[in-house]
Amino acid sequence: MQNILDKILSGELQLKGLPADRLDQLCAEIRGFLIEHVSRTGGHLSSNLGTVELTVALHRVFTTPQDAIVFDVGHQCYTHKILTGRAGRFDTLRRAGGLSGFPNREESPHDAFIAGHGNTALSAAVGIARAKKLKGEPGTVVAVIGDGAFTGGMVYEGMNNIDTLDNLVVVLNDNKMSISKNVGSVSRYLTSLRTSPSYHTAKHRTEDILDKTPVVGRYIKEALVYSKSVLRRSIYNSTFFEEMGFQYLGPLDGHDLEDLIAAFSSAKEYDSPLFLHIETVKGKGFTPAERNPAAFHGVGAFDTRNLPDPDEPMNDSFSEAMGSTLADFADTDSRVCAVTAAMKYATGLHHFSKKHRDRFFDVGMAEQHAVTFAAGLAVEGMRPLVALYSTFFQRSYDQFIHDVNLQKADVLFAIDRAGLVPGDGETHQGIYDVAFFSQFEDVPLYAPCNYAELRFWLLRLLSPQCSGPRAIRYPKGAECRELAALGCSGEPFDCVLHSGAEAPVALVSYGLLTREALAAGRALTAEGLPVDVYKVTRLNPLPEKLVLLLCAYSRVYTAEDAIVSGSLGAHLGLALQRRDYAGRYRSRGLPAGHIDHAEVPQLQKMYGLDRDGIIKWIKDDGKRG
Ligand SMILES: Cc1ncc(C[n+]2csc(CCOP(=O)(O)OP(=O)(O)O)c2C)c(N)n1
Ligand SMILES: CC(=O)[C@@H](O)[C@H](O)COP(=O)(O)O
Ligand SMILES: [Mg+2]
Repeated sequence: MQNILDKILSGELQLKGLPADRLDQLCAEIRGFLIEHVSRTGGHLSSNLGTVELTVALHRVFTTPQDAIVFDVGHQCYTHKILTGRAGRFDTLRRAGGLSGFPNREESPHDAFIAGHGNTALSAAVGIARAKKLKGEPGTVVAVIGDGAFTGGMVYEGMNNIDTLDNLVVVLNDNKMSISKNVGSVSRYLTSLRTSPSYHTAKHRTEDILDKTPVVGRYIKEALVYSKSVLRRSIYNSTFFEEMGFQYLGPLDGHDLEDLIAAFSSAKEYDSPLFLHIETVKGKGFTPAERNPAAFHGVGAFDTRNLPDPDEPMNDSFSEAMGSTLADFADTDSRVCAVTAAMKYATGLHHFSKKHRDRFFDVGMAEQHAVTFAAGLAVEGMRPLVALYSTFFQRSYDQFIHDVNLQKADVLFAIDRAGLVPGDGETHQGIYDVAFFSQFEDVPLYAPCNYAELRFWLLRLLSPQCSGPRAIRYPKGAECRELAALGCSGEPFDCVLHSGAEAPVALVSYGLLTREALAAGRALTAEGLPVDVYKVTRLNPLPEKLVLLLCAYSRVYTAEDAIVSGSLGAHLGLALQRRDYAGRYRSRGLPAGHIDHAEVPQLQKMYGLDRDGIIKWIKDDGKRG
């Protein structure tokens, strides 16, 4: 039969009623769909290719939304979206107004829980399962969690709370990969479960015995293998998960639909939480992604017939500039260490890992641990840099406050993907870090707008003259020509556009938005409203000299791609007030909370932070007198 997927999507065929021997074909068609669409739109490819059979089996057995599937991180939910009525919107994936790349309750009732950040699925699933019990509602709750996410502490906090929830199933999708190779003791433990000779010998010996016993048919054999019988417990080693209160099944081949469906079907029969350990291949079915799953983890649009060379050096980016500068500096100071939470390549720390292997630490997907671990290094005299995406730094705010800042531990934070980010959307916007760090007047926070500034301030912050908690934030991607041309003055702020007049208006910005501010300032000045544009590089503490200068303007505006509350604008407003500034002061930033997925220039436009938006804002405000 051809085009089973089309028939399922049109309603002509039902997944639950499809003959079992058609399921492999369906999975092949879904893979084709994923490759075709993600190569056009960009998105998370490898993880989705690896979870096709898993998701088909889940939807074959369970019925959402009565049953709930909670995806951890959620970057692997594309097949779920296809099977729950959203295939037709895949051309809009991660685009403005289009399909989100993650589960989202506002997008579909079939999405049980929001995701984007890792390690949350088990806690969420325990909550949902508990609520179902309290309300007397039917339905199984399935948490789908990758082995990478299993390196994060929240998974264990959730596990500590499963009690005897018989409506809870945890699927551990073990592909030995986080974004790059998975790391640490948990990862090694999972490998030991898969490869332990005693485990396999015991398993195969049992199955051999059962196979050779004529009276024992497939179903009785399954019952024995899958049940919590004394026989099984005595033959199989007890796993950590069993000790935690789960019934443990596995490891199963996560691409074998028959096994998956049998296991999920049996899940309904258990009177305690079930843990299903499956092995999958990240990138399954697309040879380049199977060979190099990390390169296809999150991709931009690509040409399937003319793939980029995965061994080519990565694009130039702020992350690369940070990583290579740090790696070189560490040649001169043996106390410098680098810490990443499962983002070695994306943060540019791979340079450091190659040069200084013993001082490089990938702690897994565990930002909270990363920060406190770094504080531990620091109190012993090491000088760690922790590179985190702004959005994931949120995870470790208390660790920053309690473990780093209270004892002034010598930890430098490299805050990557700061500001607006493209594609990933509301879960990944890097908009809170300015407010977070600027609560502490003595914590320097720098926001370079180009590589020259990044290198200069990074080296300054690494130098022995600087110590204690300190941070540098920079956006995703490469510097732009206009801002590169500004070079680096080495000053905490610069006036980058002198209107030449007795300027009535000052416009203040930083980082990437300096480009929009400059363009707006030039246009307004050309139209006869002279504007001086200031670029701030040290956001915290606010340069006092800047405040004094701004007091001379009749109107002061700040524009930034961070939340308004606690932002540079908020602090500047207070500082001006303290100086009895009598002019007009306005600040513009981003709302806390939902910010859609779109390209960065589109988002800037949506929030009035692009050139035209800033021009209109200043003009309209002027009209108000
Ligand atoms: C708290 C947090 N830290 C880091 C990330 C970035 N991240 C996204 S996916 C991923 C790896 C996930 O590995 P795994 O759970 O095994 O899923 P796989 O991609 O292998 O299917 C990481 C580190 C994140 N989303 N959330
Ligand atoms: C799902 C997730 O959290 C990451 O895969 C993230 O999407 C990566 O973002 P970058 O592509 O900016 O590295
Ligand atoms: Mg994995």
